[in-house]
Amino acid sequence: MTGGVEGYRSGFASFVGRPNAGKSTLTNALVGTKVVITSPKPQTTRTVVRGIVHRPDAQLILVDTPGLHRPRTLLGERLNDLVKTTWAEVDVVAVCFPANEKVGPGDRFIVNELAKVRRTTKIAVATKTDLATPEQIGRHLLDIAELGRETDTEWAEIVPVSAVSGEQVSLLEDLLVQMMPEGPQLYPDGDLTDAPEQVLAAELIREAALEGVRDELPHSIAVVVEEMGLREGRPADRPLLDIHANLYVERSSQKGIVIGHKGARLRSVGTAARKQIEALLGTPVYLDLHVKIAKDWQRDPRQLRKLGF
Ligand SMILES: Nc1nc2c(ncn2[C@@H]2O[C@H](COP(=O)(O)OP(=O)(O)OP(=O)(O)O)[C@@H](O)[C@H]2O)c(=O)[nH]1
Repeated sequence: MTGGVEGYRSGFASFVGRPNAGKSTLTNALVGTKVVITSPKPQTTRTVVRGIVHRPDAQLILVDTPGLHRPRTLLGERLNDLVKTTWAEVDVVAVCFPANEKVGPGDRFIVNELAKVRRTTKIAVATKTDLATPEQIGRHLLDIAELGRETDTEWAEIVPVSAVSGEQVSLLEDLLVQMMPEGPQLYPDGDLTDAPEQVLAAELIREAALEGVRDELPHSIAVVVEEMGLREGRPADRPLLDIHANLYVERSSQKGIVIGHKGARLRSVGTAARKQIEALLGTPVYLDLHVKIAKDWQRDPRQLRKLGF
C-alpha cells in the first residue's frame, strides 16, 4: 500500500448517461481489458465498483450509480433521491453524450437532476468521437456547453473521447485524477474490481475478530483483504492460498482488545478465520493478519464506507 504518500490522490468517479452512451466501453478503456461486472459489496449497497485505475500517483475508482428514471410514483421518486444521494457521495460525475447522436431530452433530464447536486464536480464527456466528423464534434461540444448553461450546471471540463480508437482516453484519465482529493490507496495493487472471494474472506475474518467482544467493539472492526493469491511454486496437488489482511479498529484501546495478551487473541482469531476460509474455498490458507488504527479515516464518509464502518 502506498497510502499516505504525499500528493497521492484517491477517489470515486461515476459515468452516467442515457442507455448506449458508451459508459461501459469507456470504463473498460480506462481500466484495461479485464474488468468484470461485479455484484455490490455487502457494505456498499448503492454503488458497484466497475473498475479501478491504478497509477503510481493515484487510484481512481469507477463506480456505477443506479439509473435515474422519470418518476411516476412515490417509489420512483424515492429511487431518484437515492441516485442523488449517491451522486453526492462520489467526487466526480461524468456525463456521457455520444457524439454521433444529438443532445436530447433524455440527456437534459439527467443533467437537470444532476444540477441539483451542487457539491459534486461535474464533467461532460463527448463519447464515440470516431463515429463523428470534426464539424459534428464541434457542434456537439457547443450543444453540451449550452445544455450546461440552461441547467445551471458548471462543467469542470468538456472532453471529447473515443474509447474504441483510444483517442483522448489518457487525457480524460489525467483530468479525473486531478479532480480526486488527496488520500490513501483504497484498494490493493492490481485489484481491478471487487473480487467476491476477497469480500467473503474479509467477512469471515471480521466475524472471527468480533467473536466474544461484540459488546466491547460493536461496530468498530473493519477488515480489508490487501492481497490474496495462490502461492507460486507449489505442487498442483498442494496449493496454498496466501491472504494478507488488515483489521482496522478506531482507537488504540480497541487494538489492545483485538490483539489480546501477548497476541494470544489475534492468533486464535487468525486460526478460527483461516479454518472458515479453508472450508469455504476448499484450499489450505496462510493467513497474515495485522491490526491497524483507522484514525484519520474516521471523518471521511467515503473511506468509512469503504471500510464498512
Ligand atoms: N465506435 C464506437 N463505438 C462505441 C464507443 N464506445 C461505445 N461504443 C459502442 O456503443 C455501444 C454502447 O456502448 P456501452 O459502453 O455498452 O454503453 P453504455 O452506456 O454502457 O450502455 P448501457 O449499459 O445500456 O447504459 C456498444 O455497441 C459499444 O461498442 C466508441 O468510442 N466508438
